[in-house]
Amino acid sequence: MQLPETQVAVLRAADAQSNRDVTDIADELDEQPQAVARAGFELDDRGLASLDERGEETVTLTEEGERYVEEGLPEIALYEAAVDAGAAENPVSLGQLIGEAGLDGDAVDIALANFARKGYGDVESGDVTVDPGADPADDPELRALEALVAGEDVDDESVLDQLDRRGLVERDERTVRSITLTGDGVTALMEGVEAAETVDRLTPELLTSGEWESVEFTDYNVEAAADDIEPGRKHSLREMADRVKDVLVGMGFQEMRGPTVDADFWIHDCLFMPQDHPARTHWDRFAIENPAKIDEIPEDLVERVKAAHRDGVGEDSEGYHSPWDEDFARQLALRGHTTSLTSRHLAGEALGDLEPPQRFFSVEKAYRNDELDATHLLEFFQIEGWVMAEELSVRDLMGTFTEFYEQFGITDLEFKPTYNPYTEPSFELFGRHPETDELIEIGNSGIFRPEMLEPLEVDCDVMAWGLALERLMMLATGAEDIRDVHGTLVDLEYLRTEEVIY
Ligand SMILES: N[C@@H](Cc1ccccc1)C(=O)O
Repeated sequence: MQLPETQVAVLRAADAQSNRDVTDIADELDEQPQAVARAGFELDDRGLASLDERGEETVTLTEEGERYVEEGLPEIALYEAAVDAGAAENPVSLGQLIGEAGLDGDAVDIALANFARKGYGDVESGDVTVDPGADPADDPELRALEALVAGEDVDDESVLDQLDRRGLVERDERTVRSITLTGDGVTALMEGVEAAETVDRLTPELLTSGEWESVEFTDYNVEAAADDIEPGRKHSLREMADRVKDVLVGMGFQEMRGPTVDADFWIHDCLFMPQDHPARTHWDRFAIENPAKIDEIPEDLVERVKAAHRDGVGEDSEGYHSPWDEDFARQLALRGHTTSLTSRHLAGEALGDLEPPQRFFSVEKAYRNDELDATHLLEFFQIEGWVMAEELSVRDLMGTFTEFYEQFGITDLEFKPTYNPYTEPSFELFGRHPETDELIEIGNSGIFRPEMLEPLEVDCDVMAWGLALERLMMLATGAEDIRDVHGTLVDLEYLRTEEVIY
């Protein structure tokens, strides 16, 4: 009889008298367990072997479980401290025992809950009495933990359940497959089996040579168990960024590029942000030490920006009337917003002078020394954008946002007037979170002031915005904590399975 090579090897390795685990056979043959299992299924189909599957439970200790094996269970520490303090005769104050038992933080609650559950004694209005008949030395939970560490089995289901509930063990089901030779298999081996040349995949070579017509293909078993494969994929946030770019390109925008580390001049001064603005202190920005300063900034632009900061522009405008320091403007930092790209483009520094109409965007990272919470990280993706035209109004701004957010199914935007040194009027943008129903801030926007545009020599209207990609993602997907999506606490399962919905 001719069989594919792996099946022959598995048939020879299998035994008629006893079940052999697939993993043992795989070790012996130096094969992948999946390949042996597949051969086993095929031999089973041919009636030459039988493949059996059984569920097997594995129990492993969690970190907390391991710690208790070393340090003892908190409730036993409490019991022992109580016995030492004479709580078998008279109640002893809980406060005193907690110190003596060396318990703190969560361990106190854990000790109390389990002390009471196990009947080690009573806790009433802050006083502890112990049951002298209790026997913590023989605690079944501790003994089970110790047995597991020693690699022994624990059969007591109720103890395992309890340990599981306490989060001290983790229980996993896995499928164990084993193979036994059948009578037909033994006969086949006695009559002789040899390896047939079979082909398990169609290759370009087989096709071009025409050999595919004569070779024998292995059967493909779609039911055979195989390992889960988790191929690399784009981060969900990156996918969202791509989607935003597509939408903006569809709306007629071009993409801006520019430096992540930039001079304060481009990040702040060109935006008519006073040099003593809070965002410019070391509390808020990530300064660069080496190099600490930018070399090149256009001197004539510096002069115009400086004049605007000091005295304003035109008749109705006031400057800050405070000193303006070029050295301060030259300092480098991680950009706190991507509006630095906008100022570089409007100034003609990026692409030369631009004539209206123009539409530009970027979806790039910005960095702020914020406090970390559900909606803030130290870095985030900003969806920067601006439109240059002869005449623009707030309606144009609102209409653009309505059109943009509609593409993500977000239709209930709210606008709130706000203040930016570089825009007037200015609006914060809010959207409603689909899960929590809370209004969350999703962006900031406005129409650039003459104090910003004149020094950059732009003499038409420009409306602009900075929107947070992460917030858009939260609204579009219902994610409630940005840290589940991005950063060191990220939920890998979410990233592996999250679908980006177009
Ligand atoms: N730079 C602003 C966003 C913005 C850009 C352009 C105009 C108005 C606002 C921010 O980071 O919040």
